[in-house]
Formats: sequence, structure tokens, C-alpha cells
Amino acid sequence: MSFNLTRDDLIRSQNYIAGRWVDAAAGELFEVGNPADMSLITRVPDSTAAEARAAVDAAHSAFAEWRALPARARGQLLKRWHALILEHREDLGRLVSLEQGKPLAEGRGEVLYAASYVEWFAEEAARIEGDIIAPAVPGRRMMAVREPVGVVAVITPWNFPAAMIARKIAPALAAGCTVVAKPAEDTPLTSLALIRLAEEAGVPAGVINIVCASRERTPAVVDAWLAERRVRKISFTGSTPVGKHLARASADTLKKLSLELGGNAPFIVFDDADLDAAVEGLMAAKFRNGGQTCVCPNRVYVHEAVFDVFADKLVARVAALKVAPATDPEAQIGPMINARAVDKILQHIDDAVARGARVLTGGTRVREELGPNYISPAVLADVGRDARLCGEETFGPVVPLFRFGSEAEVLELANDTPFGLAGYFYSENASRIWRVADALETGIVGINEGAVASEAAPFGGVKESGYGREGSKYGLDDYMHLKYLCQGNLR
Ligand SMILES: NC(=O)c1ccc[n+]([C@@H]2O[C@H](COP(=O)([O-])OP(=O)(O)OC[C@H]3O[C@@H](n4cnc5c(N)ncnc54)[C@H](O)[C@@H]3O)[C@@H](O)[C@H]2O)c1
Ligand SMILES: O=C[C@H](O)CS(=O)(=O)O
Repeated sequence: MSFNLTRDDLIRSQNYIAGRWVDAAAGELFEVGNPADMSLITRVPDSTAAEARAAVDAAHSAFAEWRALPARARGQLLKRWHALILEHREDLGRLVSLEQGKPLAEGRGEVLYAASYVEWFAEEAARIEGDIIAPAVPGRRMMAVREPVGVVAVITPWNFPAAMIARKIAPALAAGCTVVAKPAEDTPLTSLALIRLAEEAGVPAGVINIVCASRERTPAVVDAWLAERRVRKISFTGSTPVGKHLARASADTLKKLSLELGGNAPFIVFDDADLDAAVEGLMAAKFRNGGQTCVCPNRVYVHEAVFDVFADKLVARVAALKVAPATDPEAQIGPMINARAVDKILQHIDDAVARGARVLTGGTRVREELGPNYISPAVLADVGRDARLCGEETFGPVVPLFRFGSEAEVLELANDTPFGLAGYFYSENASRIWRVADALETGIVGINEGAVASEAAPFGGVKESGYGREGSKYGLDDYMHLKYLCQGNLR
């Protein structure tokens, strides 16, 4: 199956600034490749601070009119955008899989996930309300109103090229903010296509602006936004080191921050768990996007009484996973995004084995006739607690199994990380469920469930996984601030 789109104009190769598709002033480009076979897809502008500032000029100029538009009118435009995304979901799904590598079924699924955020905030726009406050003294009226923060800089990762940018732009626009966006250098095309559809939906010029930049040029583009007082907020999804950099660098202008950062999710299987459900939950949580998600289990703790049975069940399922490019309709594990990712995953495996771990299945390069980015899904047993993968996100199809004895022991292990995004556990004991759910130091907890993503839920982390929440009825708060109005001298 080819990746021919029915609308090939959805493959954009320019920035979108002030309602115009434009090249970078210096005309420089960088390549966007297909991780499945390293072929060239297209080239896009390699922007500089000049393009970054032009985008801010456009967003700032558009802000007053956009925020003055009634929120329900903004919601109507988001609904039109949502309808266009659904109308083009096949093309968009193919574009996701083409540039990111995930199996096409996942690419299609991601587009629907992205669309669900646009729909959710189209509806939330109508519920932007404030409070009337009871005054303590006569002749006074008091209220709290919610206002958009202003121009928002959106910076997104490569692993969900549709959902992550939709999860930011939708609430920003619903709130009345305008946006300057920079997608990940590995996967800019889906973002450009989504913004083409927003343009078609009638989102006014300057409300959304997107500039592309290579890995080398990205710091200059983002630093220009960090220095801009007119940029009032940064909404970032990506690694914790970059998130920390943005937090430090935005301090001079005290920008509002949303930081959706790295994870190191524990996955705990208690001796009272439904083991078949736990295996299926782990398969769903771990191997989505080939293990390249921020909420993938990174450490799997199995009670010693059920370890061998669970490991056997798991290995049977993992060994059967099909590694293939997205063009293969039976693909379950696609290529990793790039060589750096493959190297890190293999280093984690080698380090664990060097410290005594046993490889029960997988963990090697495969399908090399297709390209260098394919790894067979791996299950490791008896991994040492000093292994690198205990402290670092593997971000790949590797399941390290650890034995544990008591609830207290495993909770100490699970929380022994600077990260706190997601955690999962399987138990059929009601009292234990609430003890463990309370004790896990994460922003998200899957209880007898491995697939927790939902636009209706507040998504975000604690500790060094960042702060802020995306999605849910709380999702607008990150793009608004409260203003207190006090009117006196009333008779
Ligand atoms: N919490 C979440 O919702 C979530 C979602 C997806 C990915 N992630 C995390 O993102 C990481 C993987 O994504 P990634 O490799 O794209 O992360 P990354 O931090 O390398 O890149 C994310 C974005 O930041 C940009 N960037 C990189 N260096 C920068 C710099 N010095 N200054 C400004 N911007 C810079 C990149 O170009 C990209 O657009 C993982 O840690 C994963 O856990 C978190
Ligand atoms: O990789 C990070 C994503 O936010 C995971 S999810 O799709 O939101 O679950």
C-alpha cells in the first residue's frame, strides 16, 4: 500500500505566518524523512529568529480581535476545524504514519484522538465562566472573570505529531489566545496539514502561525520566543531536560508555562491480580507507538509468587508481535523514529544484560533489509535495580521485569524516580487498590487498565514530569488567568 494522499496539497512545505504560506527568508530548507526506509518525503523551511519574530508579530496583531470574538463563535470555528479533520482523517493518518512510522491503524487512531481534543474544546469554549462574589460591604459589586493570557508559544514532540499540537492549539484558541507553533523537526508535516485545515475552517489570519526548524536551528527560534515579552505563555511537550531549560529561560519575562515532560512509569502486578488482564494491559500500555510514548511502562514489577507465570504469558504475546513498516497492514511495531532512538534502546538492553538481566525474547535489530530503525520487542527478566533503564526513559519496545515481595517494597521502588507522569497496577483487592492509588507519586494512575488516554481527563505529571494539565474541564485554565473586578460607589 502506498501513502498516496487523496489531497496531496495537505503535504505542505512552507511556514504559515499571518495567513500566508511562506518560505524562510533565507530560503534554507531541511529534510523530512520516512523512518521506515530513510527515504526523503519533502523539505520544509529551516527557520531563524527572523521567522520566529514575524510569527509573533502576526499573533500579537491578531490577538485583540480574536479575544473579542464571542467564545461561542470561537467554538464554532473549532467545530468546523474538527469536521475537516474527520473528513480528511485517512490522509492525515497516512501522513502521521509516513513521517513518524507508527502502524497505519495507530496513525488513524491518533488523528481521531487529536480530533477529540478539538471537539472537546470547541464545546468547552461555551463554558468559559467566572464568579459573582458576595461583597462584604454595601454599594459594591465584585466578580472574577477569566481572560486569555495572550500569545502562546507551542512546542511539540515527534511521537504524536497530530495529537500533541491539537491538544495545545484547541484550548488556546477556545480561550481566546493566539499561537506561534514549532513542531518537532522529525515530524512537521502533520502539524502543517492540520493548520492548513484550520485555515480552511476559517480561522483568521495570524491566529495560528507555524514555523519549522531543524534540530540545529530550533534553539534560535525558541530563544527568540523566550525573549519576547509579547509571548505570554509557553506550552511545551517534550523531554524533561528541554522543559527545565524553558522554565529557566522564561523566568526573565515570567511566562506562564505548561510542561508535559518525560516519564518513567512503573507497572505493578500484585499476586492478587487478574494475570491475563495484566498481560493485556501491559501490551496496550507498553507497545503503543512501539513503546515511544511518555506514559509507557518503563519498569514492570511482578510479585514473586506470580512472576514466572506472568513472564511466560507475556513472552508469548510479545514474541508474536509483527515488526513491519506502516505500509504493512499487519504491522504492530513500526520503526523507531531515528538512529539516536535505536542506539539508546540497544544501550539500555546491553547495560541491563551486563548487570545480569536475562533476555527472554527480542531486543535486536531486525528487518534491516528495510532500514536501520527496526528493533524486535524485548522482554528482560531479573533486571538489576541499578540498570540505566531504571532511571532513564527507554522510549522503545523493551519490557524490563523486576521481582518484588511486599506492597511496601514495590511502592518504594515505584516512586524511586524524579519522574511522576503515569503509573499502573493490577490488583483485585479493593483496599489495596485505594492504598496504592493514593501512594503512587504520579499525575496519572491506571488501575487494572493500561489504556488511559482521554480528552475528558486531565493529562499531566508531577515532580520532574512537569506541571499543567491538558484536556478535561481543567484544560482551559492553562491558557487563561483570573481578573478580579470590584465596582464601588453604587447607591
Ligand atoms: N508528557 C507528555 O505529554 C509527553 C508527550 C510526548 C512526549 N513526551 C516526552 O518527550 C520526549 C520525546 O520527545 P522529543 O524527543 O521530541 O523531546 P525533545 O525535548 O527532544 O523535543 C521536543 C520539542 O522541543 C524542541 N527542542 C529540542 N531542543 C530544544 C531546545 N534546546 N530549545 C527549545 N526547543 C527544543 C524539539 O525540536 C521538539 O519540537 C520524551 O521524554 C517523552 O516522554 C512527553
Ligand atoms: O506520549 C505522550 C502522549 O501524551 C501519550 S497519550 O497519547 O496522551 O496517552
